[in-house]
Amino acid sequence: MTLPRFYPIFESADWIARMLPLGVKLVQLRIKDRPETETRAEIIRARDLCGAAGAILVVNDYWQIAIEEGCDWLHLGQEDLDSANLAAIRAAGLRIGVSTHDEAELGRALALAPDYVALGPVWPTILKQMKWHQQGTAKLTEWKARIGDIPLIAIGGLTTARAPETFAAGADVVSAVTDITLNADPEARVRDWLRVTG
Ligand SMILES: Cc1ncc(COP(=O)(O)OP(=O)(O)O)c(N)n1
Ligand SMILES: Cc1nc(C(=O)O)sc1CCOP(=O)(O)O
Ligand SMILES: [Mg+2]
Repeated sequence: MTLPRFYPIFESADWIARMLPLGVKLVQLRIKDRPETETRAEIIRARDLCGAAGAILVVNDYWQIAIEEGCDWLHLGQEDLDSANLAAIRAAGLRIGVSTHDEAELGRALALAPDYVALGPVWPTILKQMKWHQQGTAKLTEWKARIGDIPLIAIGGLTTARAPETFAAGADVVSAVTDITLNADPEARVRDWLRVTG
């Protein structure tokens, strides 16, 4: 499967509504620490916005809501996998992307036949505390050799300037959060991303 090469991540449907008109075709809704009713409403709105724009919406974490609301894609981290019902997710026809950070996690992910594999943090990230500081681009090359045709997502500390070397190392898709959301002009930054990944 070929995925769009640019994969921004946002915390609300409002952000997604702002960015879809610019041409974003693959986007993750990553909601943390909000009540379930609000989270569900955000997922429904993001699903409908992406459907109308012909974009892929990836729902982070909330696999039950994603099933119930007829979403198409999920992103699950290793801790999410501990509690997710993979059989129910697959029976609902959802595609899954899985986070990986080391060999053991990659092995666990591959056993699930994921629709993409994410490796991070390629560079240091300020979004969240992680036990991995910086994986480096050589690990992307190693991961790509291991996963073959499965799309490889690079995440963590990505900037537009780092995109070319990230692709050169083997990533199929580049994902970014704060490079966009903390930018003084997020729309201009997304246009830059679409240019460097187009
Ligand atoms: C594309 C992508 N890669 C990695 C993650 C991280 O997932 P996870 O480890 O479950 O952490 P949270 O994002 O849930 O805090 C991701 N969301 N997307
Ligand atoms: C959500 C997330 N997951 C990561 C992983 O390595 O699994 S790194 C990360 C944060 C990415 O944000 P930014 O682009 O601002 O660095
Ligand atoms: Mg998660």
